[in-house]
Amino acid sequence: MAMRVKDFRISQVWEVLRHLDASAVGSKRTTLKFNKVNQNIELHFPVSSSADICALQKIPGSEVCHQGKSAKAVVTLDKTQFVPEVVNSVISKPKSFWIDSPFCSDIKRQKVLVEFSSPNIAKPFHMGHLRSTIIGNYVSNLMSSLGHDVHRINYLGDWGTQFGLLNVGLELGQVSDEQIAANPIQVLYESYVLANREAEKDPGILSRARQIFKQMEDGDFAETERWEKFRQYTISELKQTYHRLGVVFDEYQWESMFGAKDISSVIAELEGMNLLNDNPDGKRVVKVGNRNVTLVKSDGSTLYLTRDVAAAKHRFQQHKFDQLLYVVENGQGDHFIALKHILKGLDHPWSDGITHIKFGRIHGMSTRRGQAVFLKDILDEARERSTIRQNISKNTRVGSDDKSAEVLGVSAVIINDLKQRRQKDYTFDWEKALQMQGDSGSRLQYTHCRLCSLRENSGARPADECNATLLTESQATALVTEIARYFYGS
Ligand SMILES: NC(=[NH2+])NCCC[C@H](N)C(=O)O
Repeated sequence: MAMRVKDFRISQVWEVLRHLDASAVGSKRTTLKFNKVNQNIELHFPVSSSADICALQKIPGSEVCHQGKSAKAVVTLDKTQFVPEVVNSVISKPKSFWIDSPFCSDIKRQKVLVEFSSPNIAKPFHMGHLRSTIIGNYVSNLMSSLGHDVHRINYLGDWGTQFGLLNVGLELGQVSDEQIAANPIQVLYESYVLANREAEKDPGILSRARQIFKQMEDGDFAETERWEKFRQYTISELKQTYHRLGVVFDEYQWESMFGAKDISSVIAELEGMNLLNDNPDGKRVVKVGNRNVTLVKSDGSTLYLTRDVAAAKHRFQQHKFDQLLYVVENGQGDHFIALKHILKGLDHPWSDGITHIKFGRIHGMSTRRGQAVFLKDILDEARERSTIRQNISKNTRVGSDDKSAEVLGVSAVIINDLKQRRQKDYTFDWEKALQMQGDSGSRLQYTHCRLCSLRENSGARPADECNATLLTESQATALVTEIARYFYGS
């Protein structure tokens, strides 16, 4: 029967553990358990050397069981010390608290760049961007609660012939700057659609678009300043919508930021490493496995991938990141394989820190405004449907200005996505997303409200200090142990 650790703070236990053989701590086999039979809190871990066993003798309440060649230690923690220490730590410490526990001694605090959302300004914000936004935000939150230094980037697409087309569309529609300022995402999109429609009738439009794009690439595009304004309007509008989702970016980058100078230095680097091959058709390609991947087109203009190489280099120069995570749909798998391969070929060891966090497609999402959806429309529709639903239910009556419909709608959209298998495609269904039963956002909010109202109606006030002797129910100790497991990562 193990003794209890009397007058021994859990942090002191960590301190002793910190000096044990590294294999014992930070190992997945180390666990914190609530022993239902004797109601004790126990720390279990393997010990692998006689030095460890000696060190453990310093901890009162520790016991070593030998099982053949291996040995296992059990340290029984005193409840009256353990409970307040966990409760106080969890309340007062910053989010990165558990990275300081010895269980995480092998985890180094890293600089992590997470690039997510990344819509294109000419095209609608499609469901892939919505998934990227939800998953990317989740991954960023997770990384920062692990104690990492997280930097969130939104890499907006504003490059390629499509932007030449968008410019032609603005000319054709004689769109004024005021119209764009009032409704940037919608108006830019409509101009792009207009140009595409006209291009079907008149091939001259496409060559005009190519010409404009070439000017953009060569740095002699006449309307650079005007475009700068459009970008700012777009960001302001996007920010309002991200705000509804609780998403904030540290940085907005545009594909166009990686200009001629960055691109030519990438090309020179590739040439220097003999990685660039000239195809008979004038394209310049790099071998990735058995594929030839184009980096420079025959007219000398560059591609999405070329910009990504320049952007990754720029990000490393700026942030010296340990990890760079790209949260982008499965369909771009080959693109990121090529990106990593090229950076590795260019002898950048930091490319090992690049990961493509992929996810499956969403099918069947449409709103009352049609298939070509903007993020704003999705959230508006979720809010509208939540309002209707709430008004149908017996107890509640919600007006369109009520915040709860907004919160319910947003929760439904987020939870509906997070509960899917990440890499699988799924079909979006408004009914399922908004349902009250099962693991839905509405259910989550409902449960939270129930708990809040139970607390309010109980008339009890939270105590200023945690007094563990009052927690006589075993469920309470089990819950605190569970919280500690989360925070100490065991
Ligand atoms: N660094 C990147 N390539 N990120 C992904 C960008 C996604 C791109 N804007 C698209 O909508 O397809």
